[in-house]
Amino acid sequence: MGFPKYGGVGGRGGHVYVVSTTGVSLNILSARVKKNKICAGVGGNSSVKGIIGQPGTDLEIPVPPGVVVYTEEGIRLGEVDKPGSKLIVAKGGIGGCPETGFSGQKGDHYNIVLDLKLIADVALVGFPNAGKSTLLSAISKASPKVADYPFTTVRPHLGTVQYEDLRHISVADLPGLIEGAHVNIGMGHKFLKHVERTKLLMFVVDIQGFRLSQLHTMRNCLETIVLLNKELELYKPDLLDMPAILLINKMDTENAKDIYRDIKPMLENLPKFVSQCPDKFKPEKVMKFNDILTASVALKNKEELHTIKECIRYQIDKTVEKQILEIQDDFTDRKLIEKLQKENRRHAPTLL
Ligand SMILES: Nc1nc2c(ncn2[C@@H]2O[C@H](COP(=O)(O)OP(=O)(O)OP(=O)(O)O)[C@@H](O)[C@H]2O)c(=O)[nH]1
Repeated sequence: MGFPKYGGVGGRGGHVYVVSTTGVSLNILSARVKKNKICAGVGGNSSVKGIIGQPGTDLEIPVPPGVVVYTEEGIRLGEVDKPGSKLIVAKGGIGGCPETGFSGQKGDHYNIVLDLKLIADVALVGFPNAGKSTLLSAISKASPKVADYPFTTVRPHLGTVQYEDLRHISVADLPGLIEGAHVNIGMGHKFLKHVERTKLLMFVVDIQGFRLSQLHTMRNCLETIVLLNKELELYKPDLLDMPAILLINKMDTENAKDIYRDIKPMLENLPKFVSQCPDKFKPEKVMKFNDILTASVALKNKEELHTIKECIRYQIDKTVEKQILEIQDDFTDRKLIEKLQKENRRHAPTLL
């Protein structure tokens, strides 16, 4: 409340922030935030002793890095990525003042939805049972569940690959995608949001192909690659421009080497293979793989795992370097354009 006699102004209500905090998970948060309603502090009244009232205490909600905040109506309020970054989600009301008849105003109040997108360098994408979890546990200390049935992985798992020079690269094992994921078959597309923030996609496919059940059509290895391509495209066509590598797994299984020999020419010219596929399979755009590897990740062969790790590192380093160069280029371009404009040079391009 303001103090009318002296034209005093009450303190504003506290703001509510969402703060990206390492070591916090959404589970920890929901255990901590027992109440459905959380409020920042109330602003202090204006009084003879203090004409300007004290502002209410701000409230910070610690959330894991990578959270996107929406209102219940789906309006995006923003996101917090880097640890320590803060987003104001509800502003405290202004304190009582002459304009409000000296009564304090209510602050923002609404329900918020916290949507966590994992931030990993690499995302393992594949059909169920291809060996994604086995690969993650072989190259990192993560221990995702591995079993001989589809959809063992029901939520994403994160692991960190450590290199001898102490470089760390994070890898996310995502639940298996299947044909028709875009119409919510299987786990649907809901985990693909995690792919959006990664730097590298690693397709993991079984050399023997995949069949969900006796009721489903058997898809061979090449078909699974094309179908994965299609599912990504149906989710978000931009994903197909991401750097990607392909790992053909289970090379220890029967006839694997013969199958690989037969499909190799088509793997090296995927657009041609895609052009011969039935229309319902055909993606508009064919994924380009920067590298194609073969392995039997379950055998944990040191050399094979070393090659996989090195390939991941090379691709990530290349992507990071490219991003740095793009930022530098953009910076130099802007500096140059600004300089030319300052000098009133003719034909100086305009900044967008
Ligand atoms: N023979 C052979 N089997 C493998 C290999 N890699 C994985 N497997 C087996 O394949 C099965 C599925 O492996 P997972 O790692 O759980 O497969 P996933 O892709 O994570 O499966 P989802 O969790 O359903 O998405 C398990 O029984 C593994 O032991 C391999 O290189 N060779």
